[in-house]
Amino acid sequence: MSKKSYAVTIAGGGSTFTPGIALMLLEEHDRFPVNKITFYDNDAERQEIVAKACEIYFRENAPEIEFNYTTDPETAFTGIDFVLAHIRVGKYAMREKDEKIPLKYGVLGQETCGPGGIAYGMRSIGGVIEILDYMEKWSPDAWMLNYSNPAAIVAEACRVLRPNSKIINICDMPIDLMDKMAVMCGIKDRRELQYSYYGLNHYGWFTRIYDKDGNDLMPEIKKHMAKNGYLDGISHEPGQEQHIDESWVHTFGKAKDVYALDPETIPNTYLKYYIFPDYVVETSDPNYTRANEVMDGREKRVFGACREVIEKGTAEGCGFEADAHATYIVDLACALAENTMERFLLIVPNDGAVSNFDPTAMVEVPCIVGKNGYEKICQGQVPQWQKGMLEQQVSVEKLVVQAWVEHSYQKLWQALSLSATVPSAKVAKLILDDLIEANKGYWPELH
Ligand SMILES: NC(=O)c1ccc[n+]([C@@H]2O[C@H](COP(=O)([O-])OP(=O)(O)OC[C@H]3O[C@@H](n4cnc5c(N)ncnc54)[C@H](O)[C@@H]3O)[C@@H](O)[C@H]2O)c1
Ligand SMILES: O=P(O)(O)OC[C@H]1O[C@H](O[C@H]2[C@H](O)[C@@H](O)[C@@H](O)O[C@@H]2CO)[C@H](O)[C@@H](O)[C@@H]1O
Ligand SMILES: [Mn+2]
Repeated sequence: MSKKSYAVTIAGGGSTFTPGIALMLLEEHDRFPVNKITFYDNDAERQEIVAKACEIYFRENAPEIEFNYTTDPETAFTGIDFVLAHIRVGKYAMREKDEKIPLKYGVLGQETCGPGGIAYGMRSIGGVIEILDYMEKWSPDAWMLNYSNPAAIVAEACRVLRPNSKIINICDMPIDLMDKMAVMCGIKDRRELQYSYYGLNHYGWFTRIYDKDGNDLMPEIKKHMAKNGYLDGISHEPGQEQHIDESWVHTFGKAKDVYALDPETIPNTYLKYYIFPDYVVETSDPNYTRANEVMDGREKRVFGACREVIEKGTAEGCGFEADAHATYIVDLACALAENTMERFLLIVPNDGAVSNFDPTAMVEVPCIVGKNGYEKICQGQVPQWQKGMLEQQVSVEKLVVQAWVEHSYQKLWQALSLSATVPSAKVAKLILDDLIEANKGYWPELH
């Protein structure tokens, strides 16, 4: 790295992920020097709890970094190099509704998949575009690294509405899965894996995995997947434990059944929602969904720790930890800033990267990233089964964006009826009418 240092704004300053990412930025300081960190959120009260605690932590551990937090866009987005965006429009209260409304009609309730993901998409598009516009107005040379969800719909909205903007949409699910595949193969650092992958966000398949010397790791990974899904990849090393919540453990185990449908590829965990929707509904509690688990778990933990730091006036012994797993964000920022030409799995316009698939689809494929942005690595043709699934799901995502742009009830109904998670247009309409009611003030008014 050169001696240059960077000003970073974290959009969604009140997120449960903010302390982990802020501490990760400090830990990675040698690689990615930061001179200024600003938190931005549109909920002053929520952000203040996280920000005041981080302010104390920074004062004690990195006084050389200028730290601010604000709800004023001009202050947040002036003179910066990077925006790291993880907003949740509607927060957990709306996530809970996204998950519970479909379940009333026997349809799965999930943050980013099916009707819940569609509802969340209709809320997120405006929020993410607003932040992108702020960044372009006050820091036109900056890059926005977006991992706000639902990333598939947000990315399609950016392609349609802001095709020339400096935004990169990225997801950490494949990163976590590569961590797990590295554990299965006894490899310490996931970054040594060379991978091929195609799909949409939360909807894709690994096709090749090699180690750094080019040895094929697929036979070893396939053995584990066939027996236990991703469970064999869960690290038991202290500090490396991910997703100890039961629901995630089930998801990692269920990947065994998803894998069985195509033993030539290694699936993304999220495919279970489209391939086994009946199983997901049967194993869901309509009165206590993942949103409740997160509010009772991660949110209480993070906000409890922040309140304790504020009360004590010190962050010593507070248990704040850098999100080691989020280092991929620094890897990506370094690639853009320092032209490292590293490989990342990004959500980008297809344009032939998957040759027998819609060129206008936003696909998740490996890319080489440097100072001038990304260059896609072609993945060739996909088999018939995946092609059929991709065509159905990409149409859902495109229809949601069209519905948002045109304020179209018809298109949103079509989107819901086309989702593999929804059994009929009748059920789609019942869910849609409930979602419209629940999302008043968040969605454009549909007609
Ligand atoms: N893509 C990935 O790999 C990945 C991984 C983890 C989380 N996420 C996403 O990160 C986001 C945050 O997750 P969380 O569980 O910490 O949520 P959270 O509710 O704790 O935090 C989200 C914050 O965003 C703020 N916000 C909402 N709308 C805003 C707007 N228009 N402008 C500015 N701030 C706004 C909220 O006030 C809240 O403080 C979600 O979108 C989640 O899906 C993505
Ligand atoms: O149900 P949640 O809020 O716990 O998680 C939903 C998110 O799940 C994925 O991100 C995981 C990531 O894969 C894991 O390794 C670790 O960092 O936690 C993240 C959050 O739990 C997914 O990629 C996100 O898009 C989801 O929002
Ligand atoms: Mn994701």
